[in-house]
Amino acid sequence: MNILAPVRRDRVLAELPQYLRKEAALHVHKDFHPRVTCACQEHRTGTVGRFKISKVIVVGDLSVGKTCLINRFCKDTFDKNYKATIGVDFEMERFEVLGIPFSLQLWDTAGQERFKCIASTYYRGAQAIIIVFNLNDVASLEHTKQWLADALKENDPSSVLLFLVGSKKDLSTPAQYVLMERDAIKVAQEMKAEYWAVSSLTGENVREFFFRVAALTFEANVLAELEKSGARRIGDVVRINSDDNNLYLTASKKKPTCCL
Ligand SMILES: Nc1nc2c(ncn2[C@@H]2O[C@H](COP(=O)(O)OP(=O)(O)OP(=O)(O)O)[C@@H](O)[C@H]2O)c(=O)[nH]1
Repeated sequence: MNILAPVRRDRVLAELPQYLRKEAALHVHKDFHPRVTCACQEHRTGTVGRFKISKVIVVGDLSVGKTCLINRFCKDTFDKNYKATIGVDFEMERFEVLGIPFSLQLWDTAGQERFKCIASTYYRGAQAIIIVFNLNDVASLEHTKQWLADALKENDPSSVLLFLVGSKKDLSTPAQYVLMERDAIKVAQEMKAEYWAVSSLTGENVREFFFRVAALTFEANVLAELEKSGARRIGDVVRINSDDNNLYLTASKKKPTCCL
């Protein structure tokens, strides 16, 4: 029995959302990985779409706008009054990606030093880390390296997706923004993170950013699931004994399978 409400129509992704800046993107492919598209068409996404909820943690200095960013996307609200996050909070967001239901659990963590030790106990098991800094505060950009290091202590650096997000874009003049973006792109490249700039006040790039997070997390999950199930592609060589015989996978006439 399906007890969940249908996914909202404005949370449906039929295409891969694009990066903001090519030089600081996690990848620059125009479409989802062909194996992912194919697996979705054939409903072979394993636990993705059934039980899996992907955890995303949002970290960064106090008052950079982490709570506002999540609230703008999840509730379409903005509060100009600052209320510190104590420990952690989370929101669930449901998507449909290439016809497959997919959920993100967005963990909002406290930036204040005195709550940091509570918040850091929730870092474990993240599939994506969003490190937020204020585009109008260079120190908050410098601190992102430490936030990342702390978050990575609890996670596998080889599999987690990283996003570096500059907030409060509405408060920057175009000239200030250009300078800050140049520095932020350098930091993003060093971290191997994807760079975004947003405003939770105006909503600029907020939806685009979270759609990109959902899409890339989904893609990574499906690829990991295919890997786990030993999926092979047409053309892969399957060794059937140690001497000389190789068996090549080919598309069957009955079923146009593009990955097995
Ligand atoms: N102008 C402007 N103000 C923003 C924006 N985002 C957040 N703010 C303001 O910045 C302040 C801090 O925002 P929060 O979202 O609470 O910051 P936080 O990072 O969650 O703070 P902690 O919970 O202490 O870690 C609030 O007064 C917000 O109204 C934005 O995009 N533009």
